[in-house]
Amino acid sequence: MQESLFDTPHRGEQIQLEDATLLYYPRFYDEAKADELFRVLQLQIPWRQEQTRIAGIPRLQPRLSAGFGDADAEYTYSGLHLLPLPWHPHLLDIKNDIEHAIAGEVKMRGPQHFNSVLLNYYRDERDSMGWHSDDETELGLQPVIASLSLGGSRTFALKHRERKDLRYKIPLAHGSLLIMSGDTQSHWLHAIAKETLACDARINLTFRQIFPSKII
Ligand SMILES: O=C(O)CCC(=O)C(=O)O
Ligand SMILES: [Fe+2]
Repeated sequence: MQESLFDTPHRGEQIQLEDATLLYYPRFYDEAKADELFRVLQLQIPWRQEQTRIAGIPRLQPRLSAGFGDADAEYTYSGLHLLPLPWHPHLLDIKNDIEHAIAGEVKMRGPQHFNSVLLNYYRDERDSMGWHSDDETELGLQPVIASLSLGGSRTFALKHRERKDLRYKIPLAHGSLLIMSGDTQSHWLHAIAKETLACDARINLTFRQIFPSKII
């Protein structure tokens, strides 16, 4: 019998949370593959520390980042307008692996693929990402966001927008994949908090599908 071409260990488990649809693959990539991807991305991505404004005051983001994607997949977040860099071959490989794994498991609107990826590099425990949801209009309603984690484990915190008693934490492991879909973004915020204990560097990739806004 012919073996599947796609034989990496891809099994997702549902995380049961009210008003959210979360699928977690603890070992989307095995350790050797995840190590290799971490090394390549750490060296080859043109990491930048972007500046944003918080209450009008310019501030450097507490992490490094980079955005890649199809030429028309422009993205605005935290007041930054990001022009995507053309796809890096490793990023295309990861994107294909994820699309293949989630086909049939997660319903995407329109074409069943991602056209953009945002990379974040958390250098150590002092780097972080504040509370937000990925609900920009160009992501459409009920966006599917695929988040791959490489390197040191960090805690992904979730809190419900209205129900203050609902909070959840997921330690995102090296090589893991978290898929957020359905109403997750409209009902929940998420964050990566600073840690007090030392943390190894971590790279996170969030694949998204952007619907370019029409220019009139
Ligand atoms: O680093 C993470 O796990 C979260 C990244 C994230 O929330 C984002 O890029 O929007
Ligand atoms: Fe996010």
